[in-house]
Amino acid sequence: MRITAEGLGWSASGTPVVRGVGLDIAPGETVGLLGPNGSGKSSLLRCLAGLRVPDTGTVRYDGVPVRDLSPRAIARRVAFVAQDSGLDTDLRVTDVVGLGRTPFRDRWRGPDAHDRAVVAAALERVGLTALAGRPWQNLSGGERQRAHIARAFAQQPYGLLLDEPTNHLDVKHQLELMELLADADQTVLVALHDLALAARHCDRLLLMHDGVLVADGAPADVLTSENLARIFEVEAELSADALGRPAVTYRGPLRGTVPGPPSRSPSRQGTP
Ligand SMILES: Nc1ncnc2c1ncn2[C@@H]1O[C@H](COP(=O)(O)OP(=O)(O)OP(=O)(O)O)[C@@H](O)[C@H]1O
Repeated sequence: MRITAEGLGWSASGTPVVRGVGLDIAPGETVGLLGPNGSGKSSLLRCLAGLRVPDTGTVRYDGVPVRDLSPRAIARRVAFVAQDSGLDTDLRVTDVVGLGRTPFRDRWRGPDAHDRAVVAAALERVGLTALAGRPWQNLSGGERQRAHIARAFAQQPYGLLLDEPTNHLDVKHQLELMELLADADQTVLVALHDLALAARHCDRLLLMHDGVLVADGAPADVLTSENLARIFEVEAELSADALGRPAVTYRGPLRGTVPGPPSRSPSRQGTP
């Protein structure tokens, strides 16, 4: 499924958070969404997932404006994995993952054999089969994160939008998840703070700063020492790993004034 946006803008309490964003993610592409804290990644993802109504612009799934789709129709196309869902429930893990089947069920019908098979396959994909019967409250942070990802897979979406899904995961599970996303048939947009993971597993990277998309391209074109200085305010050296992907070596935070970002639209007053 192709996910596109043009002229996307969203404000919170009168302050622009997402500003004039245009993007085009091709079917099956795995795209990383990068940017410093507060740059607007989560807000953009929520606009793309139909969870926020943009003030300006249009999001389309395969050319269909999302504003013309019902929540159920959206959920049949796209799954969203939040940064921290804060879910607190008495349900078992398998039931939480089963929530991903909601868009496909009649309100009063319980899960059928097909739903159960889809949920079992989703748990298997994230390596949580052994914990299927455990109470949700007993899970560790990383196990919950993987269960949320299984819930998204159980939704059998055409597009996956994920907000820092590697946050609570140990290194092995970070690598496994990124491999899963890169190999998935779905169109994937994933917000990440780990630039090494992004460089290693994403086909393309989008870089946000102050609500604006300031770079969009191959990892080696987006992860430059200039962008790391201007946008992330760190001193870093870029080299190529054995497979030619960019590898980042941090020297430390930049102190003092750094040049402003290579904005595609006018910067907000007071930005670097
Ligand atoms: N509902 C809201 N009301 C007020 N301000 C908001 C709201 N949602 C987001 N913001 C503000 O918008 C800015 C962007 O937030 P957002 O969560 O989109 O950034 P982010 O890039 O995902 O950040 P992080 O990397 O820290 O998760 C922040 O300054 C945030 O405080």
